[in-house]
Amino acid sequence: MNSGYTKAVLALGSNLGERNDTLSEAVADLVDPPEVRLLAVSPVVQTRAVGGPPNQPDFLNMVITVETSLAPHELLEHCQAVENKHHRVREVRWGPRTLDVDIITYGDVRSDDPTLTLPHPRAAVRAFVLYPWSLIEPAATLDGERISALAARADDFGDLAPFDGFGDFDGVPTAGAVEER
Ligand SMILES: Nc1ncnc2c1ncn2[C@@H]1O[C@H](COP(=O)(O)OP(=O)(O)OP(=O)(O)O)[C@@H](O)[C@H]1O
Ligand SMILES: Nc1nc2c(c(=O)[nH]1)N=C(CO)CN2
Repeated sequence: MNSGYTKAVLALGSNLGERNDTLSEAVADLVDPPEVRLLAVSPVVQTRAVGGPPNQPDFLNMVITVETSLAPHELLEHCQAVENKHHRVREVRWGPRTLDVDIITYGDVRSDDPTLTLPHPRAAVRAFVLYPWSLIEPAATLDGERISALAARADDFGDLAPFDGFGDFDGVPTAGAVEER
Protein backbone atom coordinates (compact mmCIF):
# COMPACT_ATOMS: atom_id res chain seq x y z
CA MET A 1 0.00 0.00 0.00
CA ASN A 2 1.25 3.48 -0.81
CA SER A 3 1.87 5.91 1.99
CA GLY A 4 -1.02 8.26 2.63
CA TYR A 5 -3.50 5.67 1.45
CA THR A 6 -5.57 3.58 3.85
CA LYS A 7 -7.29 0.34 2.99
CA ALA A 8 -11.06 0.28 3.36
CA VAL A 9 -13.68 -2.43 2.88
CA LEU A 10 -16.96 -1.32 1.29
CA ALA A 11 -20.18 -3.38 1.11
CA LEU A 12 -22.71 -2.71 -1.63
CA GLY A 13 -26.32 -3.87 -1.84
CA SER A 14 -29.23 -3.34 -4.22
CA ASN A 15 -32.75 -4.77 -4.24
CA LEU A 16 -34.60 -2.39 -6.55
CA GLY A 17 -34.31 -1.65 -10.26
CA GLU A 18 -31.56 -3.00 -12.49
CA ARG A 19 -29.59 -4.33 -9.56
CA ASN A 20 -26.58 -5.70 -11.40
CA ASP A 21 -26.13 -2.59 -13.56
CA THR A 22 -26.47 -0.40 -10.47
CA LEU A 23 -23.75 -2.32 -8.63
CA SER A 24 -21.45 -2.28 -11.63
CA GLU A 25 -21.89 1.47 -12.14
CA ALA A 26 -21.55 2.14 -8.43
CA VAL A 27 -18.18 0.39 -8.30
CA ALA A 28 -17.03 2.56 -11.21
CA ASP A 29 -18.31 5.69 -9.47
CA LEU A 30 -16.72 4.78 -6.15
CA VAL A 31 -13.27 4.38 -7.68
CA ASP A 32 -13.59 7.24 -10.16
CA PRO A 33 -11.76 9.88 -8.09
CA PRO A 34 -7.98 9.43 -7.94
CA GLU A 35 -8.28 9.43 -4.14
CA VAL A 36 -9.94 6.00 -4.27
CA ARG A 37 -8.17 3.04 -5.87
CA LEU A 38 -9.75 -0.34 -6.42
CA LEU A 39 -7.93 -3.31 -4.89
CA ALA A 40 -10.38 -6.22 -5.24
CA VAL A 41 -13.97 -6.96 -6.26
CA SER A 42 -15.97 -9.87 -4.82
CA PRO A 43 -18.44 -11.95 -6.75
CA VAL A 44 -22.04 -10.79 -6.58
CA VAL A 45 -24.29 -12.91 -4.36
CA GLN A 46 -28.07 -12.95 -4.30
CA THR A 47 -29.49 -12.82 -0.79
CA ARG A 48 -32.91 -12.64 0.83
CA ALA A 49 -33.62 -9.34 2.54
CA VAL A 50 -32.77 -9.43 6.23
CA GLY A 51 -34.87 -7.21 8.53
CA GLY A 52 -37.10 -4.39 7.38
CA PRO A 53 -40.55 -4.79 5.84
CA PRO A 54 -41.68 -8.29 4.79
CA ASN A 55 -41.75 -9.49 1.18
CA GLN A 56 -38.96 -7.26 -0.05
CA PRO A 57 -37.25 -8.23 -3.29
CA ASP A 58 -34.00 -10.19 -2.96
CA PHE A 59 -30.76 -8.25 -2.75
CA LEU A 60 -27.64 -8.48 -4.81
CA ASN A 61 -24.68 -7.94 -2.48
CA MET A 62 -20.96 -7.59 -3.02
CA VAL A 63 -17.85 -6.27 -1.32
CA ILE A 64 -14.94 -4.28 -2.70
CA THR A 65 -11.64 -3.35 -1.12
CA VAL A 66 -10.07 0.00 -1.92
CA GLU A 67 -7.18 2.13 -0.78
CA THR A 68 -8.00 5.76 -0.26
CA SER A 69 -6.42 9.06 0.70
CA LEU A 70 -9.85 10.34 1.81
CA ALA A 71 -10.39 10.72 5.55
CA PRO A 72 -13.11 8.45 7.00
CA HIS A 73 -15.87 11.08 6.90
CA GLU A 74 -14.84 12.16 3.42
CA LEU A 75 -15.13 8.55 2.29
CA LEU A 76 -18.60 8.35 3.87
CA GLU A 77 -19.69 11.51 2.02
CA HIS A 78 -18.32 10.07 -1.19
CA CYS A 79 -20.23 6.79 -0.67
CA GLN A 80 -23.43 8.73 0.07
CA ALA A 81 -22.97 10.86 -3.05
CA VAL A 82 -22.73 7.64 -5.08
CA GLU A 83 -25.88 6.31 -3.34
CA ASN A 84 -27.70 9.54 -4.16
CA LYS A 85 -26.60 9.44 -7.77
CA HIS A 86 -28.33 6.09 -8.00
CA HIS A 87 -31.55 7.59 -6.69
CA ARG A 88 -31.28 6.23 -3.21
CA VAL A 89 -34.28 7.48 -1.22
CA ARG A 90 -34.19 7.07 2.56
CA GLU A 91 -37.68 6.16 3.73
CA VAL A 92 -38.12 2.94 5.65
CA ARG A 93 -35.32 1.63 7.87
CA TRP A 94 -33.87 -1.45 6.21
CA GLY A 95 -36.43 -0.93 3.43
CA PRO A 96 -35.83 -1.62 -0.25
CA ARG A 97 -33.17 0.47 -1.95
CA THR A 98 -31.59 0.90 -5.35
CA LEU A 99 -28.19 1.19 -3.71
CA ASP A 100 -26.66 0.94 -0.27
CA VAL A 101 -22.95 1.47 0.32
CA ASP A 102 -21.60 0.79 3.82
CA ILE A 103 -18.06 1.30 5.07
CA ILE A 104 -17.22 -1.97 6.84
CA THR A 105 -13.68 -1.10 7.90
CA TYR A 106 -11.30 1.80 7.38
CA GLY A 107 -7.78 0.71 8.26
CA ASP A 108 -7.71 -0.14 11.95
CA VAL A 109 -9.89 2.82 12.88
CA ARG A 110 -12.46 2.21 15.60
CA SER A 111 -15.19 4.77 16.18
CA ASP A 112 -18.55 4.81 17.95
CA ASP A 113 -19.63 8.03 16.27
CA PRO A 114 -23.22 7.31 15.08
CA THR A 115 -22.53 9.20 11.85
CA LEU A 116 -19.70 6.81 11.06
CA THR A 117 -19.29 3.78 13.29
CA LEU A 118 -16.20 1.70 12.54
CA PRO A 119 -16.05 -1.16 12.01
CA HIS A 120 -19.68 -1.14 10.79
CA PRO A 121 -21.68 -2.17 13.88
CA ARG A 122 -23.72 -4.91 12.20
CA ALA A 123 -21.12 -6.31 9.81
CA ALA A 124 -20.08 -9.14 12.16
CA VAL A 125 -23.56 -10.73 12.02
CA ARG A 126 -24.30 -10.14 8.34
CA ALA A 127 -23.53 -13.08 6.07
CA PHE A 128 -24.43 -10.90 3.08
CA VAL A 129 -21.32 -8.85 3.96
CA LEU A 130 -19.04 -11.50 5.48
CA TYR A 131 -19.45 -14.15 2.80
CA PRO A 132 -18.57 -12.07 -0.30
CA TRP A 133 -15.79 -10.39 1.71
CA SER A 134 -14.35 -13.79 2.68
CA LEU A 135 -14.15 -14.73 -1.01
CA ILE A 136 -11.65 -11.94 -1.70
CA GLU A 137 -9.91 -11.81 1.70
CA PRO A 138 -10.10 -15.29 3.24
CA ALA A 139 -7.69 -14.36 6.04
CA ALA A 140 -9.41 -11.12 7.03
CA THR A 141 -10.51 -10.69 10.62
CA LEU A 142 -13.12 -8.54 12.30
CA ASP A 143 -12.89 -7.92 16.02
CA GLY A 144 -10.08 -10.48 16.13
CA GLU A 145 -12.05 -13.28 14.49
CA ARG A 146 -11.83 -14.76 11.00
CA ILE A 147 -14.63 -13.44 8.84
CA SER A 148 -15.29 -16.90 7.40
CA ALA A 149 -15.97 -18.18 10.94
CA LEU A 150 -18.22 -15.20 11.62
CA ALA A 151 -20.05 -15.83 8.32
CA ALA A 152 -20.67 -19.48 9.18
CA ARG A 153 -22.61 -18.58 12.31
CA ALA A 154 -24.04 -15.22 11.27
CA ASP A 155 -27.62 -14.79 12.46
CA ASP A 156 -28.56 -12.51 9.62
CA PHE A 157 -27.89 -15.21 7.14
CA GLY A 158 -30.46 -14.64 4.43
CA ASP A 159 -30.10 -17.20 1.63
CA LEU A 160 -26.92 -16.99 -0.33
CA ALA A 161 -26.97 -18.01 -3.95
CA PRO A 162 -24.50 -17.57 -6.77
CA PHE A 163 -25.30 -14.84 -9.22
CA ASP A 164 -23.83 -14.41 -12.64
CA GLY A 165 -22.21 -11.07 -11.93
CA PHE A 166 -20.28 -8.74 -14.13
CA GLY A 167 -16.93 -10.55 -14.11
CA ASP A 168 -13.68 -8.68 -14.55
CA PHE A 169 -13.88 -5.10 -13.55
CA ASP A 170 -11.55 -2.75 -15.37
CA GLY A 171 -8.69 -5.19 -15.14
CA VAL A 172 -9.35 -6.05 -11.49
CA PRO A 173 -10.52 -9.67 -11.52
CA THR A 174 -13.38 -10.78 -9.32
CA ALA A 175 -12.77 -13.83 -7.18
CA GLY A 176 -13.62 -17.26 -8.53
CA ALA A 177 -17.08 -18.67 -8.95
CA VAL A 178 -19.33 -18.55 -5.93
CA GLU A 179 -19.98 -21.95 -4.46
CA GLU A 180 -23.42 -23.14 -3.52
CA ARG A 181 -23.76 -23.27 0.23
N1 LIG B 1 -19.84 2.33 8.83
C1 LIG B 1 -20.85 3.03 8.29
N2 LIG B 1 -21.09 3.00 6.95
C2 LIG B 1 -22.11 3.68 6.41
N3 LIG B 1 -22.98 4.46 7.13
C3 LIG B 1 -22.78 4.52 8.45
C4 LIG B 1 -21.72 3.81 9.09
N4 LIG B 1 -21.78 4.08 10.43
C5 LIG B 1 -22.81 4.90 10.62
N5 LIG B 1 -23.42 5.18 9.44
C6 LIG B 1 -24.59 6.06 9.34
O1 LIG B 1 -25.74 5.28 9.15
C7 LIG B 1 -26.70 6.13 8.55
C8 LIG B 1 -27.80 5.31 7.95
O2 LIG B 1 -27.27 4.58 6.88
P1 LIG B 1 -28.22 3.76 5.93
O3 LIG B 1 -29.41 4.58 5.57
O4 LIG B 1 -27.37 3.25 4.80
O5 LIG B 1 -28.67 2.59 6.91
P2 LIG B 1 -29.25 1.23 6.49
O6 LIG B 1 -28.45 0.73 5.31
O7 LIG B 1 -30.73 1.32 6.31
O8 LIG B 1 -28.96 0.30 7.72
P3 LIG B 1 -27.60 -0.31 8.22
O9 LIG B 1 -26.84 0.83 8.84
O10 LIG B 1 -28.03 -1.35 9.19
O11 LIG B 1 -26.85 -0.90 7.05
C9 LIG B 1 -25.89 6.95 7.56
O12 LIG B 1 -26.47 8.20 7.34
C10 LIG B 1 -24.51 7.05 8.20
O13 LIG B 1 -24.28 8.34 8.74
N1 LIG C 1 -29.91 -9.44 2.16
C1 LIG C 1 -29.74 -8.18 2.56
N2 LIG C 1 -30.49 -7.71 3.56
C2 LIG C 1 -30.31 -6.42 4.01
C3 LIG C 1 -29.33 -5.60 3.40
C4 LIG C 1 -28.57 -6.13 2.33
O1 LIG C 1 -27.69 -5.43 1.76
N3 LIG C 1 -28.79 -7.41 1.95
N4 LIG C 1 -29.14 -4.35 3.87
C5 LIG C 1 -29.81 -3.90 4.91
C6 LIG C 1 -29.52 -2.56 5.47
O2 LIG C 1 -28.30 -2.10 5.08
C7 LIG C 1 -30.86 -4.67 5.58
N5 LIG C 1 -31.04 -5.97 5.03
